[in-house]
Amino acid sequence: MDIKQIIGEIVAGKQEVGGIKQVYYVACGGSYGAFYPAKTFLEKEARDIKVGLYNSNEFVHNTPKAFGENSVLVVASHKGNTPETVKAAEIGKKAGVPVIALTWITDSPITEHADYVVKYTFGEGKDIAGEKTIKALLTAVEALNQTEGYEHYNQFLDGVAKIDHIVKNACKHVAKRALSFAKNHKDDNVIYTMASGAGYGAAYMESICIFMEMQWINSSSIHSGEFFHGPFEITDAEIPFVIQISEGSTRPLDERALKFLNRYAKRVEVLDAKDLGLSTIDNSVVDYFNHSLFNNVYPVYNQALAVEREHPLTTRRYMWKVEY
Ligand SMILES: N[C@@H]1[C@@H](O)[C@H](O)[C@@H](COP(=O)(O)O)O[C@@H]1O
Repeated sequence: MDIKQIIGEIVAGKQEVGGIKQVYYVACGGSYGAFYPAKTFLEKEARDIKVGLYNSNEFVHNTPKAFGENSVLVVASHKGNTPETVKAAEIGKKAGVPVIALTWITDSPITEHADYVVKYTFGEGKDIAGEKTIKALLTAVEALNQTEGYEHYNQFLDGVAKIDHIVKNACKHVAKRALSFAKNHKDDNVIYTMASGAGYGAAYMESICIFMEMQWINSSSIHSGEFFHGPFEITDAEIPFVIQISEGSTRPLDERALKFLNRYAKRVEVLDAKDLGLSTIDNSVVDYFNHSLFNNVYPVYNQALAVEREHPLTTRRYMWKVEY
């Protein structure tokens, strides 16, 4: 069953109780970040459907009161065995809420508590349009289109058709820059990321999953709008930033932050969605594709950084090794 059909079945099943009123996205780490575009999509485009994005353990211990007969739960776990995400799915299943599980391993523990299991593309040469982020976005787009209606549905599907080509070109485009970034940052013990809008999740993932988890470099993902309300005080010629300049409605926030950095900082890596070719996607939907672009351009940098630092991206000291 594809996502359109899954949502169709859920919508039909809820007809007598008043339809879908809330969609909850629940996951951890990289899987949590991948839900960011779906969350921002429903927040902005839906009039009646409410959306929640939760870390799994927060959802388990702080389950929203509205979670019930009008809800849909979408969980994601790459390996399908993160205990708190499995628990969240179990809570959904027990409550009779339809559970959609996005996972790479389709016979993993999480699938025992899922009504629908969706596999996504992953790894070298993957189709970007089939990734977890786009699958999650499609659950949001279909939920909206099949209830309230979504006027830019066709433009959105056109964006999905274009994203793979855009991302693959962008990765080639940054290859050289990524090598010099790696050389210039190999001894840094802090690198900040900055972003806004639907693409913010990519900056969050780069900070927590790559710089902190996989490279043991201090980091924080700063929201471009929040930059001026605290974080900008740490700006100087030495502190490195990677800033995403998004395409779409929150671009002015990123440009404002970049203008400041250009004046007071010296070590700024600019990833501009316009330069990277995202503008061929229609303006009405382009916001929601920033994440797929940035999140897939970062790995070019990450591979180069790992080589230069002689710190493989697979190295961990605690994750999956000790009890936590
Ligand atoms: N960096 C990893 C992520 O890549 C992973 O997504 C997450 C949860 O794992 P899973 O998606 O398997 O539940 O753990 C860490 O944060």
